[in-house]
Amino acid sequence: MAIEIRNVEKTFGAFTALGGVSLDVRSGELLALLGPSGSGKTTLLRIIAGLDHADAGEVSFDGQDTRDRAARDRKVGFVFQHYALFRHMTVFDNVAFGLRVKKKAERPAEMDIRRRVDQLLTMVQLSHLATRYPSQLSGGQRQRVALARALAIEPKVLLLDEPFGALDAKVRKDLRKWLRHLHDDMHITSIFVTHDQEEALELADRVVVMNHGQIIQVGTPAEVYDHPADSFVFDFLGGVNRLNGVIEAGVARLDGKAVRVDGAVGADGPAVIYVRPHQVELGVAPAEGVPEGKWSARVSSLHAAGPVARLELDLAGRALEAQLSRDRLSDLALEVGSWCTVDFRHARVFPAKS
Ligand SMILES: Nc1ncnc2c1ncn2[C@@H]1O[C@H](COP(=O)(O)OP(=O)(O)OP(=O)(O)O)[C@@H](O)[C@H]1O
Repeated sequence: MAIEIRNVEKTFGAFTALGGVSLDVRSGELLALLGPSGSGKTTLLRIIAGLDHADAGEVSFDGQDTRDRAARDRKVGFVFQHYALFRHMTVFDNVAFGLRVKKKAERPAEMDIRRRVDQLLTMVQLSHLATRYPSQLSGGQRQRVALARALAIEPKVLLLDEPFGALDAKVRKDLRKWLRHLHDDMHITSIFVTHDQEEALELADRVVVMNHGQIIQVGTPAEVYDHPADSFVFDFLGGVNRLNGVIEAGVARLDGKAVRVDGAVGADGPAVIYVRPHQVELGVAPAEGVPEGKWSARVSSLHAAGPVARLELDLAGRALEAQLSRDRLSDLALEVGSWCTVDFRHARVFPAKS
């Protein structure tokens, strides 16, 4: 099921929660709505679900306007962070619920319901817990039950609002991988809301970055990470150094030296140079001076657990984070207090905010 969202607006009193949002969700894709708290992600999801109405604009499913279709007729499955399971029902009965409450004409026979629930519980790897109650499950298991329950009605669209928000980091990571596999098997058009950039980048086919009720950028994880549309997206996707520099005669400069930047440089004046830590290139400091076109920095801290080493450097009084492989670190023989040269493989520049 493809979803077309056209100029959707929503206000709450004087507050604009969505200011004219348009988006095409492709059939079978796993899409992340990513943005800070209050950016309008949940509001958009609720409008797609039919739980809320837009003040203006349209949402169509496969070209058909949904305005007159109630939530229950949209073939949408939901999983919400706080969408509690029915406490008095077993895991099995929770999953069966959506099928048992169907209108009589559409309701499958009890035997078919049982078969379907068994299949779903196998899929979410919870068959052995079918007779337990929600209070006897871990948080991760509960979310898997919630997902099985959402899938029971064979939705055409699956909507997930911070589905793993309340879980600890390890369980979150496991469930993420698991959801990705599940989606690859089932190919249900799925939209999930998150404010966790790592979750969006790792899990989604495409990421929609939102801020202040607007869509700022839509792209694959690599596109939004490597080519952020603006400084907000660059910042929000995390792991960025912001270095105060200047643009002079169309050239970005840091401490007087020219910085090669991707994309437009912009007008002359104060500017912020954005560099991801893995785009910082370190070199061995020469015995004297600093090589042409490079900067000099001193290692202030070093974390080298795992395959990647993270360094914090002091670049003329500014903190600069760098990331490099452990192998490269040992080639450079850097330690806390060492001097090194610094260059930037990729940098972007945006005007300094006044
Ligand atoms: N029913 C409502 N009445 C008034 N204001 C609302 C209502 N629902 C949402 N808002 C406001 O609209 C804005 C967008 O809310 P929304 O829940 O869509 O944000 P979000 O991006 O999902 O944030 P979060 O990550 O915190 O859930 C917020 O400022 C919120 O306070």
